[in-house]
Amino acid sequence: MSSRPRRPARPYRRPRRDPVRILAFDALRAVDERDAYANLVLPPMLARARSTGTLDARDAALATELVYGTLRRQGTYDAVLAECVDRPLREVDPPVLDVLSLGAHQLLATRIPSHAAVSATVELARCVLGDGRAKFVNAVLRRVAAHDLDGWLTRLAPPYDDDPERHLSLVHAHPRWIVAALWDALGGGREGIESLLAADNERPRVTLAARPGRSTVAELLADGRADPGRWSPYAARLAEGGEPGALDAVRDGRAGVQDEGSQLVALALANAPLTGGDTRWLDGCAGPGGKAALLAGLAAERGATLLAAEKQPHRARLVARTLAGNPGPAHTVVADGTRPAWRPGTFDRVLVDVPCTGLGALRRRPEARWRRGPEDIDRLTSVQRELLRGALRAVRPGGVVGYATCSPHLAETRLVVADVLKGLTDTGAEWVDARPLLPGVPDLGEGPDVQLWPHLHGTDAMYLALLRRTRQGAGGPFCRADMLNT
Ligand SMILES: C[S@@+](CC[C@H](N)C(=O)[O-])C[C@H]1O[C@@H](n2cnc3c(N)ncnc32)[C@H](O)[C@@H]1O
Repeated sequence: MSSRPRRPARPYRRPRRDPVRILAFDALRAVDERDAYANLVLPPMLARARSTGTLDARDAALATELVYGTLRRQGTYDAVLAECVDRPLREVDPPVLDVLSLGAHQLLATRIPSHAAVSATVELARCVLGDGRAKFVNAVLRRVAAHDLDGWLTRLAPPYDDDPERHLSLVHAHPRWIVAALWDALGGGREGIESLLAADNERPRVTLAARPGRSTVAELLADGRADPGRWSPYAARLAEGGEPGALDAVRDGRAGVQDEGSQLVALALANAPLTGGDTRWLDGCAGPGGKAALLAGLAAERGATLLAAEKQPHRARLVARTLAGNPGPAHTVVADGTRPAWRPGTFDRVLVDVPCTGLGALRRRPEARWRRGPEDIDRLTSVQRELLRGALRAVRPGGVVGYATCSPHLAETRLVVADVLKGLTDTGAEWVDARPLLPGVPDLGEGPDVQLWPHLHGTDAMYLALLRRTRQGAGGPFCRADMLNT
């Protein structure tokens, strides 16, 4: 009996190694496995790949876009993938899920043609997962490719009028609790919150600060790689794709990467009106030292000294490195601002830029929105209140405290300040209107505190409350918690 002729087996072909996608996958694994931050792990990986000639500048830009884009829209891609995988996503191995998300991002949010996105991702899967799991990846991505992003969102997101928060959460890839918190803080209708969420999904240009007495904006602009900042007289914005390390001033530590919102907060505290002496300044939460560097330079120009305190020793070392070379005296100490090592009433100006959820810096930390949860708020706000109380004790009567957060969440901003002011017993405090201390910056709200926004100011969503210490304790005439509608 003659048997049917067998189709000749296809010769085995080795997978094609694409260094861009392999690097993007490695970065996603580091973020996933080690809880690393993409903005910290990716630059050294790219620098190594550039120095060995594995990637050129265009490849590096593509790898960056793949990593940031995949992380930023993770929640939306998970919702799409959940429709395309025949088991709960939590049962899919994390490395497989990373490859699938990378593929979904290329299919749904880049100009890479669908067939190229699928085949490049399947080749990646063959390299990093093996041929068996690559078949699974292929099958899932073919289902993802059945619709474009709008098509998927129409299927998955409820109409805006039925459930505005869930709608915005899927369309703009923010967890629902963050949509709700940002909306509470911003107020207004659909247009404002949509602009804010869209701005959170844009990568901001890198902003530099020329450290006073060490560098100037003119120096940063000199070789045409940067434009002047919009609001801060110390700011310069690098051109798209610009490398901060390419500038001598940054390499020498005479200028640093610093969002303009962060610069405005430090400048407002430095320029707040005071009566009496003005020689002792404290940054009570200084690590890694961006605001401390600006404050130390300004303090030096005015014959004042900055003490930069930081609880974490490794972060205090970063502060000390940043302050080395300051034109005037600046000291760094490891200290807990809730149990301070200095006598009450020591300082004329105190900044507390407290640890927070970081919901104001989502543009720069693509994975942060998926890592935080509403359960973080209670823990953080109790430290925030303690740090503000400590700052009010540290400043002398007549001196000024700046309470800053890189989060607009009301529980971390106005509610902390109002709560602390209500409960003061050993000190009193009055509000200082912060708005005139950010000259030329529009849309600062009704005051006396200020809230910056990415979509309105192009900055991180920094919050600043300025308080002047008075002699009176709780209930004194200047304890004006009532100035806020909280
Ligand atoms: C938002 S960051 C400050 C950023 C800094 N001002 C800058 O511009 O570079 C908050 C810092 O406060 C520190 N920190 C947290 N709890 C603290 C405490 N109890 N006392 C002092 N520092 C604390 C954190 O380690 C972190 O470095």
